[in-house]
Amino acid sequence: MADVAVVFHSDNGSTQQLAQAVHQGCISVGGVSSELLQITGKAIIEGRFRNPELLQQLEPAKAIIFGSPTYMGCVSAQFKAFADATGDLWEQQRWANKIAAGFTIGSNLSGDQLNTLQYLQVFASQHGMLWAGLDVPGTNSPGEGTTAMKPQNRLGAQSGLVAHSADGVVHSGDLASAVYLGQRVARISQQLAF
Ligand SMILES: Cc1cc2nc3c(=O)[nH]c(=O)nc-3n(C[C@H](O)[C@H](O)[C@H](O)COP(=O)(O)O)c2cc1C
Repeated sequence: MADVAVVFHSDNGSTQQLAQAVHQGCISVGGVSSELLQITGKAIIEGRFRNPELLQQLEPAKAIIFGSPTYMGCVSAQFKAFADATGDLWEQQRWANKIAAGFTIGSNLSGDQLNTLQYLQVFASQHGMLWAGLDVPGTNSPGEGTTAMKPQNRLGAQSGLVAHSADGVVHSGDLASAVYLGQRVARISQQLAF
């Protein structure tokens, strides 16, 4: 049982690197626990996500941070199968008032990653969750958002973390922003979650 759950899908490891950085950010905040939960294709049988244990692990969390690679301009099929499996929880609004946030990565600089974040935001809203974006201006605001406390939001999205990697190596600025996102959600969950 953890305060924050970071639930993600990753095939080739770049989303996983971001998830680990988000997790590190969460546990760097005193008194906050975090766990990493990975969605795998093995849990999908005839198109349906069948891992009730993972869903149960999300139940006590005050905050859930969702991560998916951008596939064809949205979340991966594996992530969507997980999302579809939360229908019973949605019906009962079991996640209502939990804090939510999201991150994604794509191999193109502008590879429609924003649509992935927007999907995650809609998904969280369907569950009655409270969405936390990034309070970091993009790098087109020199000097702002680039303090020791707040790393650059390299690609400038503020509804969550958008990252980019052409070769599987995740940019240090994206990893720093992932740590910051985890810290932000951890702090918000300490103050707001009920
Ligand atoms: C089926 C498929 C669709 C993809 N679609 C997009 C896309 O729409 N935009 C983009 O920027 N990258 C796209 N990519 C690239 C992945 O998002 C990128 O390689 C990402 O880092 C993979 O994450 P992972 O290493 O966690 O598996 C796609 C990759 C695959 C396999």
